[in-house]
Amino acid sequence: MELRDVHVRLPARGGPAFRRSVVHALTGADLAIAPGETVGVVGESGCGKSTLAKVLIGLQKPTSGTVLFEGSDLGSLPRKERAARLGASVGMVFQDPSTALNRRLTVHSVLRDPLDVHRRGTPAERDERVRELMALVGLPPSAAAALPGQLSGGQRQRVAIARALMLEPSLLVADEPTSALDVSVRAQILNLLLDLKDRLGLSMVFVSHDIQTVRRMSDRVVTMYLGRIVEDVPAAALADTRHPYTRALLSATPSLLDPMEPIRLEGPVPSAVHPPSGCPFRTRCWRATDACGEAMPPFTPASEPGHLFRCLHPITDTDTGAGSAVLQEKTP
Ligand SMILES: Nc1ncnc2c1ncn2[C@@H]1O[C@H](COP(=O)(O)OP(=O)(O)OP(=O)(O)O)[C@@H](O)[C@H]1O
Repeated sequence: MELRDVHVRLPARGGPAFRRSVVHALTGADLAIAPGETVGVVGESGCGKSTLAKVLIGLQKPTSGTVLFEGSDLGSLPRKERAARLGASVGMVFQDPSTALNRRLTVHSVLRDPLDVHRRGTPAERDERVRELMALVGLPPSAAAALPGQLSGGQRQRVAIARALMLEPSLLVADEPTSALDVSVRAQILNLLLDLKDRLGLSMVFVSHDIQTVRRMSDRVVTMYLGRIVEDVPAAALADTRHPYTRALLSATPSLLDPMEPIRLEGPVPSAVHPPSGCPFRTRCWRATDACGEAMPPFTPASEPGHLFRCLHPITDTDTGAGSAVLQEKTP
């Protein structure tokens, strides 16, 4: 899957003051997901993570830009064909399994539904596939007759994952798949996703606001800020982030891998209706200069292969060990 310069602009929600205003939900997104790769997407609430996920599964049509999937330009396909193509090849796991699953259908019916809709196999083969997928995600056969409301949150998310895999997709998009779950079952669901990805050779896009979870789950981490991708870094090189925003996110959830002083970002996230000129992060960035307001910097390669960032004043090697050095540079 590849996005090239994808923009999504939506009519703003809100009172009369927002009439005819436009939200810049996604601005110039460039992203390629290779077969078998997991790309993690991280950023604060409202930065466009879900919009990006919806573009990937075809739920959100880009305002402009190109979406390529397995070599074809999806924009050039008629709507029905596009939906059929993505519906079978891209699976989606949503944040809250309680609302994502039809409460009136048994687990067996929920799981068989995609096979019925896409007319896959004979009725007996469909039932067999349901049993197979339930076993794969660790659900007991007895759960087949249950309604989603009779299951625990973790079991419901297992059902949602099984449903997303029913049509053997090559790409799984998981949007905050554990944030509605109890802390005790989060690790089980994350481990299940990692296991399934390996066993089935899936590509995965894993969306979360928690950078440490994203780091654990992903081969690459993409940081978003106010509708823009600002950094794309191999997970193993995350400690060497060059973008101040990724650095601030990392410092907010310290880990033993890279202990650092917390960086407190000042001021609110600007409105996506009126994003700042140039780099959108400049209004909260302690390294920003007037030049940052002129234009969004292009992607710049860092020393690690595959590491790209968009910043005029990137974190340098001498900054990376100590967050306090970064803080001391803060200017009003
Ligand atoms: N249907 C919509 N109509 C208008 N604006 C929208 C709509 N959906 C999202 N937005 C706006 O688009 C921007 C990006 O939203 P999006 O949901 O993609 O962000 P997010 O990073 O996934 O946030 P969260 O983590 O809170 O879900 C936000 O400013 C949001 O308010």
